[in-house]
Amino acid sequence: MGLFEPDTDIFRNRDALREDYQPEEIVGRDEELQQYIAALQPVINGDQPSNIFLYGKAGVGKTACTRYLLDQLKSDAAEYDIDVTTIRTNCEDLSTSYQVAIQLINELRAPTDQLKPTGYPRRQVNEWLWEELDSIGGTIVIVFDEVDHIEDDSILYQIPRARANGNLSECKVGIIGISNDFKYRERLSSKVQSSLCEKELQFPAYDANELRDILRQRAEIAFYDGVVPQEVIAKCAAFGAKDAGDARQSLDLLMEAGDIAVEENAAKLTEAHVDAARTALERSRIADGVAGLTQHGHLVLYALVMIHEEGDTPVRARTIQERYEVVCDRAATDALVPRRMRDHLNELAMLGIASRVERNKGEVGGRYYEYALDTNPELLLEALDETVDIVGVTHEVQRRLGRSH
Ligand SMILES: Nc1ncnc2c1ncn2[C@@H]1O[C@H](COP(=O)(O)OP(=O)(O)OP(=O)(O)O)[C@@H](O)[C@H]1O
Repeated sequence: MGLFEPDTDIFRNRDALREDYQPEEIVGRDEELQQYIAALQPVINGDQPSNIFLYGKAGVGKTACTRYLLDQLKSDAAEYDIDVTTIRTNCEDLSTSYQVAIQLINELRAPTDQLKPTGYPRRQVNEWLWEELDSIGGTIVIVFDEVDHIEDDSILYQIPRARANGNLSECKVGIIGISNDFKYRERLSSKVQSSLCEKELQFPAYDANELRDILRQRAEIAFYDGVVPQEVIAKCAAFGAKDAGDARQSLDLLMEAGDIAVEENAAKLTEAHVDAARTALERSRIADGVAGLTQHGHLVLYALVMIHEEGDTPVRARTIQERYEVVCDRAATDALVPRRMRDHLNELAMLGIASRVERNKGEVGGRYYEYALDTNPELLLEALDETVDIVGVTHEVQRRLGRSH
């Protein structure tokens, strides 16, 4: 027997749980899909597409619904002899309109005719973009995923207005901007706001029922019949709804639970597998988060963990600063000034390791923030083990470490 052999009693098609899998049917988004279809309606009427701004938190189906609807739109349009082309661009690595234009041109051009990332006059790049779009003709829908990464956003009004300005004659272009940054809309210049946000769609977080439908649908493809009991689906959905209403997280949890069942040679998934999967995913999320912090990030976090173990959170930044200075002393390093220390606290809050709550000190007292841990302290101490070794432990931390061994 070889070293590797298939062990497929659990998974029929594990890839169906992966991020890049496009479901054939979208479940639990009926209302949002109706609004989206209405916003795309001009295309099928042969008119200039509306520009659409779609926002919602991570994993709420923005990309999946967009791909699904644009595929449907293309096949339905073909029946009415309407020529629709869709272009999808992820703006994660693009911060200027210039870079966006170059990327679009390169997506439309042959591999042998690509532009370099820099070195052309801006006007020329725009000219080339109009030429490429006109040479496609018909109706073109351009999707800008993670559109909030574009800082100089002039392209977001130049494209929608290109036809009116006489730059395009052979095609009608509409854009769809997708973002999970709720504040992005407010940052847009009024020019961009009025063109990009012609139609606005908001996707809310999924509740447990919707996640259950999504997971059930995907489990039928990913697992063999009878391998995933209802209570396992319900548990993954309940965790997902409690965390962030993020379908991706729930699908990851189900996949990890399946992997654990495979490792254990189990005949089917159990709720215990889901619990173990949750801990494993949280452990790796925390390890990744902590590994990405600087030394001072570790020291600030350790100070907060200590205060948490003493039962004194939520806590103000100035109290954390005092503890952090002690911790720095033990680590033989100079403490940062309070303002810099607070940057680290805010980073922890952004990563979801800590939470930050705004408080009001009466009518005249002004506002301040309180911080608390938002993550399993045992897993944090595990990820911080080097810092713990250098700084040493308090009674309370010792008690926690004793309990986890
Ligand atoms: N309503 C749904 N029906 C079926 N699968 C879904 C649905 N919503 C999300 N999914 C699945 O969940 C995962 C995450 O969804 P998607 O990538 O669309 O989220 P998103 O809102 O675009 O997130 P991000 O902002 O992080 O890109 C994908 O695997 C997707 O197929």
